[in-house]
Amino acid sequence: MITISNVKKIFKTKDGKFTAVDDVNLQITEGEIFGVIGYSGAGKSTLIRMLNGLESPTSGTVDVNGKIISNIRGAELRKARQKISMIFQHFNLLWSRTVRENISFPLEIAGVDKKKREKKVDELIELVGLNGRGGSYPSQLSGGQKQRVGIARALANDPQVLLCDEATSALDPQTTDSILELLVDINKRLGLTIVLITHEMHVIRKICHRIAVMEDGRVVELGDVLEVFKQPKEQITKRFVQQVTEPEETRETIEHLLDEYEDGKVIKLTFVGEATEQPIITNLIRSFDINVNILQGKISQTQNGAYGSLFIHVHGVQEEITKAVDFLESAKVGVEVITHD
Ligand SMILES: Nc1ncnc2c1ncn2[C@@H]1O[C@H](COP(=O)(O)OP(=O)(O)OP(=O)(O)O)[C@@H](O)[C@H]1O
Repeated sequence: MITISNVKKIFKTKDGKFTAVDDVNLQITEGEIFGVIGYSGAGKSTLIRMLNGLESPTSGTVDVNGKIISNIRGAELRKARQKISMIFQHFNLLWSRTVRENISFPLEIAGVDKKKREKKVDELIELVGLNGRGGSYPSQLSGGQKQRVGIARALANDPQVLLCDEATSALDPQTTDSILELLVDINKRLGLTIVLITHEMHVIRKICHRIAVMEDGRVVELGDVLEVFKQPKEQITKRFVQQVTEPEETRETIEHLLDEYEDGKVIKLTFVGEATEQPIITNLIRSFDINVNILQGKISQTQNGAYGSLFIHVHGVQEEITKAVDFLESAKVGVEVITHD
């Protein structure tokens, strides 16, 4: 569906040349929700803008559905863009137009006649859950509703690809979740391929099937979301995964416990798929002469299945603790003995 091959983007600045995207290769499959995560300046926006020709690569090619976007210009590019639409962090709505008129705008540009436009706008308003708000102006809507208008407008010309540029970053957590659920719904109902960029792992966990991690213009890690949660390889990926699995207060609790109990061990267990349903802690307590304190536990759902993490503190005689750790390692769970940072 989308093939990015050896893509580089070098900007000329006053201080010389700056490589924003550095030799990126990616393949995104039809119907997939693909997330690109990275900190500010990693090159995410530049990369996603090359997918619809808002930027062109300095070298390499971007192929979307058989069209080399990086080679086409003018009317041909405008036509291709109708099938590769985009939503934005700050919505980019037309403030002097109503909801209906905003959604209708791309249809007017595409030369669709009035009757068909009206019908399509009705369908889109229904699809994004804005019934009764068609006559409102953007200034009369909440952030979540504005993004729903952005999504409806982006879907007007029946695109094959939807690009999301930090589409939920300006929204509160609850509204973020409702917009993410809408994107999953659209992906399933319309079979739309979605490429999103974000700096929040929560967004990736909630809706993406696969993820690429970007750092300094390069893709440093790539994989299925669940696999990346289970076994992040790069340091930067581990930090992103911790955003979801180890909130700040957990770290503080653990540091406190490491100080408090010099004997025993603090262990982080990670569970994926069927392991989330096993009574591992019961078996652990029954099989070994140890005490177990549960510090924090969480199960998170991803699009590919469940992922759980559990922090425990075990204490008892050293020999029993060693046997207990061996037992955990032989079960289908990830085991990490935590030490001071
Ligand atoms: N037109 C431009 N001219 C010069 N440098 C640019 C230009 N556009 C982007 N850059 C630089 O390229 C780097 C990558 O920018 P980009 O916006 O792609 O990163 P990002 O990961 O999307 O970060 P953010 O979330 O902050 O936008 C940054 O250092 C930025 O300053």
